[in-house]
Amino acid sequence: MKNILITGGAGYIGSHTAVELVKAGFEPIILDNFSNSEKSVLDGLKQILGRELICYDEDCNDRGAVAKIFEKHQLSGVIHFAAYKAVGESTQVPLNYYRNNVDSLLVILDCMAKYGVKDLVFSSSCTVYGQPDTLPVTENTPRKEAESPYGNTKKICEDILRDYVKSGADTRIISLRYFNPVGAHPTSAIGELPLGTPNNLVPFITQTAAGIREKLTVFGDDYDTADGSCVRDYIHVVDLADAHVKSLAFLAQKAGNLYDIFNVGTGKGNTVLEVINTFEQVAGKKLNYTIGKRRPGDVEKVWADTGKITEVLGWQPQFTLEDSLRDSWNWQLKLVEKG
Ligand SMILES: O=c1ccn([C@@H]2O[C@H](COP(=O)(O)OP(=O)(O)O[C@H]3O[C@H](CO)[C@H](O)[C@H](O)[C@H]3O)[C@@H](O)[C@H]2O)c(=O)[nH]1
Repeated sequence: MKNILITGGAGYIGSHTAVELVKAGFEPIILDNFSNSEKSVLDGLKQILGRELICYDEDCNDRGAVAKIFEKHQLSGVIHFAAYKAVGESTQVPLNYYRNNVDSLLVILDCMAKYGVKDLVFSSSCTVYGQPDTLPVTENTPRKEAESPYGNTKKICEDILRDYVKSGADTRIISLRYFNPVGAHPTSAIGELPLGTPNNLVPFITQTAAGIREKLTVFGDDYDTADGSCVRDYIHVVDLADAHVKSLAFLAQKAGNLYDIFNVGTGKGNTVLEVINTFEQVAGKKLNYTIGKRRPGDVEKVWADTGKITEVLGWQPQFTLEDSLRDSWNWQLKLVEKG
């Protein structure tokens, strides 16, 4: 059994990836400090998998604790999700973001070198593209100056990985640039658990439809897009999880040293109003929303060119926007039911 350490494995994308890893014959070992995730996620995983996974309640910045896990388990790879991710908060407490997101990567790289673990998949983001000059964005589209400290940590971590591999380090690394992750596990046993008021569109939509929020504000309808609202590429979290499994499988067949980058999106852009309309159809109810002002820092439109990941990793999305919104809605209903 190939043991894979998943830092942030109790989080939204991490927990879905744990499931897909087991399905593909890997053994995930979760490391999470539960600063932005809940222990109940482990029950959801048990419900889907029919057994418990090994989980360490530790901080990824705690070198000693991380080293002990590497010492105890023979790992064949690492997926490093653990990071702070709130764009707005990162502008208030930038040092927390730099310390947490950058230091934890260095801890992981040092432990990998010390214990001879060679394969790493790193969570990057389409935020590194900012507002691209041409669409769709390929992996060669130039990165822009980061709009936030959060975005800058992703750029810096990508640079660290590139420079480390360039130095000749005996490691193989893939950065996955996620577009907008949405949806939940089709069983509704795991899904997104936003802390407080959600910043992201889909949890805000489902909480509004469930009566937890009074109404959704669409941030701007005067952009240069089909209906004036912003365009994003919304990718189902299970498809995104599968991209990590395919990345690890790819790295496992390679020898020597390697660094590569892949976009993970559907290749299709949808406006905010299209997402709302699709949600209304799948949920069979009207959503209370108004049009408001633009949100500072928002890019107008971005979607992925997915040619490279399809060609090299053989990955393709299996879920539609309807599937994503249906799964997000079912998950929200389950949360309401549980209270
Ligand atoms: O209440 C809301 C929330 C969002 N939106 C709109 O919905 C779209 C998607 O917004 P999200 O906040 O869900 O996602 P973003 O594309 O802004 O954020 C993504 O990109 C960010 C960087 O720009 C970070 O990487 C972040 O983690 C990632 O989810 C945007 O056009 C936004 O303006 C609304 O209209 N109303």
